[in-house]
Amino acid sequence: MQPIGHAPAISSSDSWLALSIGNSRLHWAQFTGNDLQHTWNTPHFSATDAQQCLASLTPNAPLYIASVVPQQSQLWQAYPSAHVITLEQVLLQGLYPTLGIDRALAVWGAIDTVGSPVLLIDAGTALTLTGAAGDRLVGGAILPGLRLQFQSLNQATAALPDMGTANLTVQHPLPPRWAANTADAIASGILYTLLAGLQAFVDDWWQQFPDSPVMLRGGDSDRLHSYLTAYAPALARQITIEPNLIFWGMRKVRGERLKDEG
Ligand SMILES: Nc1ncnc2c1ncn2[C@@H]1O[C@H](COP(=O)(O)OP(=O)(O)OP(=O)(O)O)[C@@H](O)[C@H]1O
Ligand SMILES: CC(C)(CO)[C@@H](O)C(=O)NCCC(=O)O
Ligand SMILES: [K+]
Repeated sequence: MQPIGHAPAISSSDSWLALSIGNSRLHWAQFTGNDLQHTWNTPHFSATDAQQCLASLTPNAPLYIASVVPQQSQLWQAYPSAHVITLEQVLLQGLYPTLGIDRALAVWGAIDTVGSPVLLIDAGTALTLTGAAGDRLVGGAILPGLRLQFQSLNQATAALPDMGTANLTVQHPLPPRWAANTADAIASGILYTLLAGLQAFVDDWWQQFPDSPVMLRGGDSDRLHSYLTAYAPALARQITIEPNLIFWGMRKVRGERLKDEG
């Protein structure tokens, strides 16, 4: 296995790594100062693989970690220059103690990118909505992500097949709503319900914050955006995909930390 994906050798003294630990996989970025050089994903690591990977890093290149998977963060904390980001480092008001650090960082990163108010849709393992206005979290919602919705039907029933999401192609993005076979019926139920729900959330957000930008990130963002384009083209045009929002949030955390250190 590739120890740390394809991370280039850390050379500049201003280089640092960002690691966002999600429920499905690890998301990495290499920065020089404030400039993002390179991003890549890897699977979750075993303790042995993590040790090997850490040994390959330059000892004093900072590694900023944002994790929603406690067991995985423990593995990486062994690195001498690891810095595990906590909610206290996200300078937004109204964060509740169990809020996912990924949501907090991504919405902070979104504010940094397009200003506030902003609504963030994260289409990952879980699908989350997170809204902020001014420097305050407004709130949000959590539901099973796209792949998880298909998987859960398969796992909890005898007759429903594992559809995955791979066979739902971008060319034929939406099944007939009134489906006449099992595969289409599952896809119809999940997709039309999800899309109607997202539309309702965004409409409600716009009632409160007219013209607020809406941003989309996460492993399913391209697929979800293509479904939205077929389902509600005017809405889809208002939504911007930005894969790096968590990294922008981590960059802000680092910036504040350097300021504090003078
Ligand atoms: N190579 C891949 N591995 C896993 N999931 C993938 C991959 N490519 C696309 N996906 C899709 O991405 C979704 C998971 O998103 P993502 O990788 O952002 O999740 P994550 O690692 O749990 O991060 P987050 O914590 O942000 O949800 C799944 O629903 C899946 O359909
Ligand atoms: C919802 C997930 C799993 C999305 O990655 C993560 O943000 C998390 O574990 N959140 C904790 C619960 C909350 O955000 O309210
Ligand atoms: K859990």
